[in-house]
Amino acid sequence: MTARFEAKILDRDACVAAARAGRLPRPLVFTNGVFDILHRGHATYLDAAAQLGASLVVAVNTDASARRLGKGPERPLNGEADRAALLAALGCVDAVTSFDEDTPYALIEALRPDIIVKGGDYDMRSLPETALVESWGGRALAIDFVHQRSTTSLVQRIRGTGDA
Ligand SMILES: Nc1ncnc2c1ncn2[C@@H]1O[C@H](COP(=O)(O)OP(=O)(O)OP(=O)(O)O)[C@@H](O)[C@H]1O
Ligand SMILES: O=P(O)(O)O[C@@H]1O[C@H]([C@H](O)CO)[C@@H](O)[C@H](O)[C@@H]1O
Repeated sequence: MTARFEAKILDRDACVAAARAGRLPRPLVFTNGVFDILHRGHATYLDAAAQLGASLVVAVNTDASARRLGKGPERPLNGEADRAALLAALGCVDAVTSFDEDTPYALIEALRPDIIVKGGDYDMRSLPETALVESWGGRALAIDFVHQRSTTSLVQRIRGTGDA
C-alpha cells in the first residue's frame, strides 16, 4: 500500500505544472532546505509558512546538492527520498519537490511563488532569491525561531560531542 502523502511528492516539471494550472492555490508560499533530521523547529516554521498563503511548496536539496553545502562528511544522514516523504507527511505541506543546484534560484524562477520564506537564521536581504521574487511583486520573509533546535545539534548530542 502506498502512503497517501506520497502523492504530494512531485518532480520539478510536475510541480511547476501544478502551480501553473492552479492546483497549488495562490498565494503560493515556497521554502527550501535540507531538512535532514526533521524536528519541532522545522514543523513549527513550516506551519507558520503555510499560514502566509493558500498553499505551501517545500523543495529539498538532492543528496548531491546537500553534500556540497559542507554540513559534514556524513551529511545528509537521511536520503532525499526519505527527507521528502517526512515533509510530505506534514499536514501543512501541500507539495514537496527537489533541486539539484546549489541554490533554489532556478526553481523559484520557474515556479514564481508569491512568497518565499526561510527560518530566522537567514538574512533575506542577502539572498539573490529575494530580488528574484520581488521582481514579479512577491515577498521574501524570514520566520523567527520559536524552538531552538537543529539537525547539527541533534547529531552532536547523539555523538556525545555537544551540549545542545
Ligand atoms: N529551530 C528552527 N526554527 C525555525 N526554523 C528553522 C529551525 N531550524 C531550521 N529552520 C529552518 O528550516 C529550514 C531548513 O533548515 P535546515 O535543514 O538547515 O535545518 P537545521 O536543523 O538548522 O539543519 P542543520 O543543523 O543541518 O543546518 C531553513 O529555512 C531554516 O531556516
Ligand atoms: O537547510 P538549509 O541549509 O537552510 O538550506 C539551504 O538554504 C539555502 C538558502 O535558500 C539560501 O539560498 C540554499 O541555497 C541551499 O541550497 C539550501 O537549501
